[in-house]
Amino acid sequence: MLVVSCITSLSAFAAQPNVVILATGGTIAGAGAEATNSATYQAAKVPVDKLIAGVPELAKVANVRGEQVFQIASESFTNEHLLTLGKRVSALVKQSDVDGIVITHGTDTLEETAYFLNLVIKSDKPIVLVGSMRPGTAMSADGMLNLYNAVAAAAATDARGKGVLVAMNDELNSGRDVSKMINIQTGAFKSPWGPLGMIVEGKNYWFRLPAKRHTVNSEFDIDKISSLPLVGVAYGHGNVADTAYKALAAKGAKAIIHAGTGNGSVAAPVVPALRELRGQGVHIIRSSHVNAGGFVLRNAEQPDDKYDWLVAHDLNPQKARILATVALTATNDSKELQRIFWEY
Ligand SMILES: NC(=O)CC[C@H](N)C(=O)O
Repeated sequence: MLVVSCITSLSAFAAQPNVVILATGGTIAGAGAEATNSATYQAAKVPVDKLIAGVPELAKVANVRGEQVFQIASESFTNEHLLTLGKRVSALVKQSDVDGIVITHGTDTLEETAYFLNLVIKSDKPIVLVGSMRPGTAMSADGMLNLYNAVAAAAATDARGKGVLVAMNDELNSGRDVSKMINIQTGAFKSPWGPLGMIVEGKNYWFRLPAKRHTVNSEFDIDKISSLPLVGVAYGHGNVADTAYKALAAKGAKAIIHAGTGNGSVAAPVVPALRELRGQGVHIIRSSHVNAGGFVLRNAEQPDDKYDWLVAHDLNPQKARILATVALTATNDSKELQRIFWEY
């Protein structure tokens, strides 16, 4: 009887999908002093094996193993971190014994990493990013369920081919669209165009598909990228000066994302400096920092054709930085760059 049940559970183990959890830090690996510390705690403390051991239910949806890629707060992610993580994901998705990838990540720049991977990983296997808004030591910690949902989503064949996903607060959002909208509350991640689906009790429910190019249909490939250029972001506001734009260019920025007011509008005193920088070869990319998601069109507010500037369309400034960084590895031509901003 014992032998039979062992064989049954072994074959059940073998039949399950294989999911690798790449841990990078963040609040999902955070720890605070008291259960009441939902906002005051240290991120990036708990190692991946302990995270996995904390959710025994993961074993019911997948054969899970973990790798500690970094142990950092995500605001400290650099282009080098993106390259290292991207290359590891790319190597893993090529393995026949890997069915899906989960990446645990701090929430501050999770949307940037998700979009980066969405652009450069050539695979239709599910890649799901997950974080939490409260550390595991807090009351009503959200990390356990988020991690369970992320693993279940990554284990499911129906999650294939939908681009890189973000599993937070029972929603499955596109890594392209999703953004952290508030720095407390568990429902912090929203897409301006809505989630792709929901995950409830370990099952995915899909409602829509991404229209923009991603992963297998992307022209970018992490395996062919060895370094990423510097792209900076400068913030538009009342009483603004051109100081930040000039400083970024002086540091060697190949493009500057204008995190503009409204429709990516540019204050009159800043326009001459941006025209001058474009003359020196720096790309000027107008985006919007409006809260619910911008929508910047060419030649609205500013004559982009005349100045040879670009628009980021609906990408927020931090996502525009990611796309510009990746696109500049392939071209420096402004028409090509604008095409890329429409297509991705
Ligand atoms: N909720 C979080 O994950 C934020 C913690 C930290 N600032 C980070 O992004 O890693």
